[in-house]
Amino acid sequence: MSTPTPAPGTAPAPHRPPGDSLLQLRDLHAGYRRLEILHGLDLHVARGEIVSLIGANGAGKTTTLRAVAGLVSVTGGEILFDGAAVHKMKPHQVVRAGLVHVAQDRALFGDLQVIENLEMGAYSQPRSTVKASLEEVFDLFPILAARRAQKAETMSGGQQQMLAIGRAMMARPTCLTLDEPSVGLAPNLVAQVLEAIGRIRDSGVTVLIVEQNASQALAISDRAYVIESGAIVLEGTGAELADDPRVREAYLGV
Ligand SMILES: Nc1ncnc2c1ncn2[C@@H]1O[C@H](COP(=O)(O)OP(=O)(O)OP(=O)(O)O)[C@@H](O)[C@H]1O
Repeated sequence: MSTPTPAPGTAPAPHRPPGDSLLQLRDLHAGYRRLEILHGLDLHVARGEIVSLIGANGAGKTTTLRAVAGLVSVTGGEILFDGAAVHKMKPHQVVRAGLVHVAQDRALFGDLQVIENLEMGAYSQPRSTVKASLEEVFDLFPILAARRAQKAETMSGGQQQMLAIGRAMMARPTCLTLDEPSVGLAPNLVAQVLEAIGRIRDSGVTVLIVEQNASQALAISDRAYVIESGAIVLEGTGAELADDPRVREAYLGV
């Protein structure tokens, strides 16, 4: 792996030491049955950071997030979350540990109302927290309050993405992982969703995000990684990677 050299005259933003890490993937090997997709992947996310993972189609971004969520079998290495061995947990145990995943397909209950979808997100939480969590989610996405009685399947793509993120927030995560939250959204909605992710981080939730929209993801990220063929090949701050010629050519279309 290499780290980009800062442009002359610019001081690199300080990298946080791995000791600060909330989430650590160490020498991770994972995949589907006998097909290994991740070949010794290393990354870490410090408490309070937004970290992006960018890479070409098929590089292993979704597989990485699915491994963190306990949805893909890990055949080597480890995933540590706040010191706990996530790679040994079942998906519901990962959620209870505070690590909540928003899948690319959003996996909403289409024929249930917005409010019912949100309440289902709180299944791991005591009833007493639900009202306060709902208020926080409605504060983050006011449209969900206005549409609370609407069926999820009748919402626009952007509203459904907000609902998927809102439902994940109902589980009161310490760390949120998001798989391509901007996919299929109009540019103004992409900006709204990414801005909300910034506010989620500001509220104290750590974020690991996979994004096809690399330039906007890098703009809100504290740090980022580039994945190629199941391994990390580049890391840096969001600004460093946005300036790196290899990233600009391969992922930013510059
Ligand atoms: N359920 C599965 N069974 C077998 N192979 C899979 C499965 N899901 C993904 N793969 C393969 O794993 C590799 C990595 O896929 P992954 O979805 O992690 O990539 P990605 O970087 O997220 O790409 P994309 O942006 O296209 O989703 C690809 O070669 C893909 O075909």
